[in-house]
Amino acid sequence: MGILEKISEIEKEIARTQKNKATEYHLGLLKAKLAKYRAQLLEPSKSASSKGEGFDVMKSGDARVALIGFPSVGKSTFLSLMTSTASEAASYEFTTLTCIPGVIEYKGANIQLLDLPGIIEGAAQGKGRGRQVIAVARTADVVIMMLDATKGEVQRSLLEKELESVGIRLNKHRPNIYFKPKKGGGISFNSTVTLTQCSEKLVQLILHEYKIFNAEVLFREDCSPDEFIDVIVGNRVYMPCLYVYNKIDQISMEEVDRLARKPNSVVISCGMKLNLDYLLEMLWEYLALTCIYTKKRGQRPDFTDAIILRKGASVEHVCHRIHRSLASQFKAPVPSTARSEWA
Ligand SMILES: Nc1nc2c(ncn2[C@@H]2O[C@H](COP(=O)(O)OP(=O)(O)OP(=O)(O)O)[C@@H](O)[C@H]2O)c(=O)[nH]1
Ligand SMILES: [K+]
Ligand SMILES: [Mg+2]
Repeated sequence: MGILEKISEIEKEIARTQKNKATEYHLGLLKAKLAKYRAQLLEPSKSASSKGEGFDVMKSGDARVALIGFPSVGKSTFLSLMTSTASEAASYEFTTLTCIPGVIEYKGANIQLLDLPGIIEGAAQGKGRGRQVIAVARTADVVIMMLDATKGEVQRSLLEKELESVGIRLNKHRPNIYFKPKKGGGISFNSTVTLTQCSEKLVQLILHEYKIFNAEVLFREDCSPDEFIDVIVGNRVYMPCLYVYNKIDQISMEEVDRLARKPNSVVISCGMKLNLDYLLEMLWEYLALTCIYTKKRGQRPDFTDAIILRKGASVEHVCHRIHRSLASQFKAPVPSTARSEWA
């Protein structure tokens, strides 16, 4: 049996297994197996065919935003509207075949916006240019999932599944679980909160599936088996995602209202230039950039020219942005780890 078949077998079994107390170990184990096969599926192709021409765009500016969506939802139209770069837009699918970068200038920051080919179901397994597109998405600070407002929900759940299957976690934080493999001593399991989804036995079963027999595990949060598996597997990316419903000129006011109220969602029309300012405001919030204004002694700060820092930046980062040798000239060492307020 190939890996794809194994994956589909397990998915089917998970789907037909009722979720209850009696099946929780069985389900936990199935999920661990599934995560393992998916990881295998992604490994070999990394070196082989994942690099398409035009996909290795240099990171530039203060942050990177990737446009992910089905074909013809309006990604290229959006890039051409928001940046000075023109990306061909047309009514036929797969107009865009490579990664096209543009720059949004907003509040003194340069935000790199990447237009990408449309992706479809099966993208993670290499359909179309799905793999390359997803590889680029992993490098972004924020993903804009662009959806056609007339067919939004189906597209949204399919794409979420694709991204989920390659370890991208949207609008979720890293599970608060301390996990450390050891050389010996068996598995030590503890939790600081009441656990309703995982137990010591289930954690052990999952760890054994990964051939881990010695480790320290501390749950600081009531996590699910899936979240625990994410921690063991380790290479997950946790990313803010804005769901952008485009083409609202095609749907009723009631429908616009319903979509606009969904969490992490913005409704727009590129065609009629509706709500684009609000989208930018939301994007800025999701990027969570910090602006620092500097001033010369005795003068007013220059509010037109900020030092833009990303989440997790330290005082050392600020010094480097002012001058490369500044940090080394301080008498006391400059903190190189982030202050908690920024992290
Ligand atoms: N009615 C309407 N049409 C739009 C809107 N935005 C884009 N379109 C149209 O949708 C079609 C597809 O737009 P593109 O920008 O090429 O879409 P894309 O997502 O880049 O498509 P691919 O590159 O093929 O994946 C074009 O005919 C656009 O004119 C909108 O807000 N309303
Ligand atoms: K198109
Ligand atoms: Mg396009």
